[in-house]
Amino acid sequence: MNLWHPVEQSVWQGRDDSGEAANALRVFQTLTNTGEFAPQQHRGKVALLGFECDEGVKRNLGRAGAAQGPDVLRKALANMASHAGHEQLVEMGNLRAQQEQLERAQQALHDAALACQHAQMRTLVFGGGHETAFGHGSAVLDAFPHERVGIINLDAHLDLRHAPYASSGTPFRQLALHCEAQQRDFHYCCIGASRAANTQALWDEAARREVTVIEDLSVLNAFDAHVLPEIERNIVSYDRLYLTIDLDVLPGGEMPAVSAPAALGIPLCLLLRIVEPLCRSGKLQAVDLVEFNPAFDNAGQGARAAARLAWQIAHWWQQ
Ligand SMILES: N=CN[C@@H](CCC(=O)O)C(=O)O
Ligand SMILES: [Mn+2]
Ligand SMILES: [Mn+2]
Repeated sequence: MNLWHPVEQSVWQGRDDSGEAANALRVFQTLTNTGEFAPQQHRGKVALLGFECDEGVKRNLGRAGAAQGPDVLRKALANMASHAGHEQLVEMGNLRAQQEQLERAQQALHDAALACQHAQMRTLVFGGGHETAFGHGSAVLDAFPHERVGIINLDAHLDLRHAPYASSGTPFRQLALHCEAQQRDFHYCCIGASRAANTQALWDEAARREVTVIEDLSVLNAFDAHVLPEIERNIVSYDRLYLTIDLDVLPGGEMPAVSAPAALGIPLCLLLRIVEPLCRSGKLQAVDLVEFNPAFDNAGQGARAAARLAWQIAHWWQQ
C-alpha cells in the first residue's frame, strides 16, 4: 500500500510480569501485531494507524517534529497495564509522508482508514500534525455516505483557515468543502478553542459555517451547563461520530510536546469527562490524537499524558 510500512518490533516492548499471573499483562502483550495490513482479518476491532507527517505543521509555520509522534506514543502506551478493551487493538502500521508531499500522504491515510472502516473496524490514528484530520475525517465521511457524521474537535484552534494550500491549520475547512462536494451537511463542533489563539476572521468563518464552538473559558467555568449538553446533542443527533483531539488543547504544563502549547488549556481530567461518554455512545467510529511532537517533550511527561488518553479511549471503547 502507498507510503505504508510496518512498525518496528522494538516499538511494542515493555516489562514482562506474566510470570506472576496469567493476567499480569501490559498493552504490548495483548495488542495484535502481525506486521501486515489486513483489515478484513480483524473485523470489529480497533485499527491503530500512525501518520508520520509534519508537512502540514511546516506549511503552517509551526515547529516541525510531529512525524516522530506515532512511534513515541506507541512506546508510551506499550508498557501500560492491559485491561478490558486493550485486547481489541490491532497494529495496522504507519503511513510516512515524503518531503513536501502532504496531499499524497493525506490520500494514503484516507485510503488506509477507509479500508479499515469498510472492514467494520474502528480507527485510532496517532498523528502527525492536524493535517491528519483531513485524511482521517474524509475517510469516515466516505465510509458512511448516507449517514450523518458529527465531527468533534478538542482543540485550542478552530483550524478553519482559508489558505491557497492545505496545512495543519486548514483541515476543517477542507472537510467542510468535502461535505459540500458530496451535498451533505457539515456538522462540526470545536471544544476548547481559545479566543486569544484564533483571529476574528476564524471566528467569522466558524459562524458562517454554523460551527458549534465552546471556548476554553466556558469549558473551565461552565462544564456541566455548556459541555455536557453539547456532547449529548452530538450523540443524539448524528449516526456516527468522529473525534479528533489536538493535544494543544491541554495546558502547556501538561502538554509541552506540541507546536503551539496552550497558555490556559483544558486539563486532562476534564478532557476525559468529554471523551468517556463519546466512547461509550456506540456511535464513535474514529479517533485521532494529533500534533504530538516528542522534540519538545519534558522528560516524557507529554507522551505519558497522551498515551493515558489513548489508553482510556481503548478501555472505554470496548464493545
Ligand atoms: N493545527 C494547528 N493550528 C493552529 C496553529 C497555531 C500556531 O501555530 O500558533 C492554527 O493554524 O491556528
Ligand atoms: Mn488543531
Ligand atoms: Mn491546536
